[in-house]
Amino acid sequence: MRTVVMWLSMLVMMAMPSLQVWLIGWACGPDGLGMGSGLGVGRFAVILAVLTVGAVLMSVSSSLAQNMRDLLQEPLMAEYQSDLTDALARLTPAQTLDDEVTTQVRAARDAIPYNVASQAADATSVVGALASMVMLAASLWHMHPLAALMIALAMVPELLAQFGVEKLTNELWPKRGRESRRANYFERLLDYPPSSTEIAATAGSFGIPAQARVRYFNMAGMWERISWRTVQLTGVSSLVFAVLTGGAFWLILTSGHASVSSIPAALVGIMTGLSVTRTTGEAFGNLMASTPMILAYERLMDLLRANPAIPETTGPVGVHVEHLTYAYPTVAKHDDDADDASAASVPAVQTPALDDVSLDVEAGSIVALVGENGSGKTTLVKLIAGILDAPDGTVTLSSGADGGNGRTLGSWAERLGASSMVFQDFTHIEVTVREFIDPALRQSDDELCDGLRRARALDIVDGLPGGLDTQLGQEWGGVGLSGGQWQRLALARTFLSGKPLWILDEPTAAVDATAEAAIYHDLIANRPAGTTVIVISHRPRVLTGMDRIIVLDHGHVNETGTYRQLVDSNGTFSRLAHDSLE
Ligand SMILES: Nc1ncnc2c1ncn2[C@@H]1O[C@H](COP(=O)(O)OP(=O)(O)OP(=O)(O)O)[C@@H](O)[C@H]1O
Repeated sequence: MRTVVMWLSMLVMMAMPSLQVWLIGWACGPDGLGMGSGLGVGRFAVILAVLTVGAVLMSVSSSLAQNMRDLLQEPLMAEYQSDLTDALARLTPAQTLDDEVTTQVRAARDAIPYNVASQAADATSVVGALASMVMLAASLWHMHPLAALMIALAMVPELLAQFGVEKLTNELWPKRGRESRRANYFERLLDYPPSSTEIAATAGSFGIPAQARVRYFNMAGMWERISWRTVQLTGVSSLVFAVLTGGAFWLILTSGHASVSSIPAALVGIMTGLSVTRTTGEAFGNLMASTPMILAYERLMDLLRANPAIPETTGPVGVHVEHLTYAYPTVAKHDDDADDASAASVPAVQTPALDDVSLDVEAGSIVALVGENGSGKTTLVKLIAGILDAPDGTVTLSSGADGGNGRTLGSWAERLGASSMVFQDFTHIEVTVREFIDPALRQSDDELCDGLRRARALDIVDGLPGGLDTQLGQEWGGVGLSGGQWQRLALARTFLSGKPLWILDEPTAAVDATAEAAIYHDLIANRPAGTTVIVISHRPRVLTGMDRIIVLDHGHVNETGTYRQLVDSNGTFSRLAHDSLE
């Protein structure tokens, strides 16, 4: 229905200029109005009626077309945004860390409201305006073919001008997007707790106002450039437009072929026709300049659709790491960040976070990774879990009913499918408890309670107003949790994952000592049979029951052994254990 109304409105707008030429020409008759006669007054009334009805129809159909366009565009935009969100939920970990993909994702997001969803409506406006001008030119043809041609061409400068403006707008859009995101980041820091509280409680403001000011004025500068370009181009296009239409009038007036009646007809038709086409300049510019963005959107969607499904692995898995070396990629520097001191200070070459690391973790065992800050522990477990991929060296998991000597799982997707990780700086994703601990929503309430009990989080959830269905996070009207309570929920998520390899990066850093001891006791003595656990910890006292401890130092394996062996060897671990007791 909306589409039909839009098309009908467009049709009225499209046909109106030539219709007016014809109707007024007909009403005037071949000899003009002949105002002295009764017939002349009648004709004058018809002309007035044509003009009035024409003006009303034009204004109604133009606003109807715009409204219908909006009504069609909004659901279309919602559809595109939903599709994109759905596709983004399937990003691979590597893609989330890839600067190029991130840029593509942002471009696709920006493209939706401004380009993708309005493409059909813009195309319709442009085709309608072109048809309108062709029909107008046809209706003026018998008066003066060259004049008709000039009228048809009069819209071209306006279209080119708008194309020029949109081209610049689209060039500046990604840069503006970056500035806007940076400004939004600062705004969020100041608008929402806990960052706003932390900033309010700190003596300084972290230089945020000055940084935000730079972003706001950079954005204003970009708009200034666009506005200037608009003024210049529309100035030139208006001049050419005036010359073409003025010339056309002159030709019609002086040709001697036009009858007295056809001159007002031409005048009215031309004015109406040009008011139709002038509004389509923006649509044309948008259409032309948005095409690359739409292609970029489609390319991103194709890329995401081609992502492999993550295979599920059950049964025990062992871990084999051989000669693994890993250096984080250098951060791409954007041209427009040249004034940004932080971007300029990124080193050109990164020192490897891991250097020729080899180790084995037996299926079903529990192993701890220990080492100073920056020694490479998190990098190593991310490589094992398939979150990072290593170009140098190999990381494989071996799975099989015999406890780890069957199938080899070498690809990142296979490793990801076999493991569940508690991140050191996990995100407080503000959804319901159920969604947070069971993202795939596959488990029964009893199973969820079992996982919560293991993570010493059942009491917390029992005390919440809506139990498992309580909304987390005060920003959305939910409950606020302490850091340790959040961490226990994150731990429960891994316990409920059903994966054979649990990777826990400082999983109890915020948990109180009693709950920590209970969690480690459960991990060592009561974890599901065959589950392999790799845990990172800075607290040697919780590691006494580990099957093995691996000590990393500056990206190298420094020591391995049981707690007792390492303490007795008087090496790095012995020193760490000693320092932690003091
Ligand atoms: N995202 C990153 N981009 C670039 N370099 C990184 C990144 N993450 C870590 N690094 C670098 O890699 C090295 C190892 O970091 P990693 O996080 O693996 O150490 P860690 O042993 O887990 O430290 P911590 O005990 O502080 O958690 C560090 O020197 C760090 O600077």
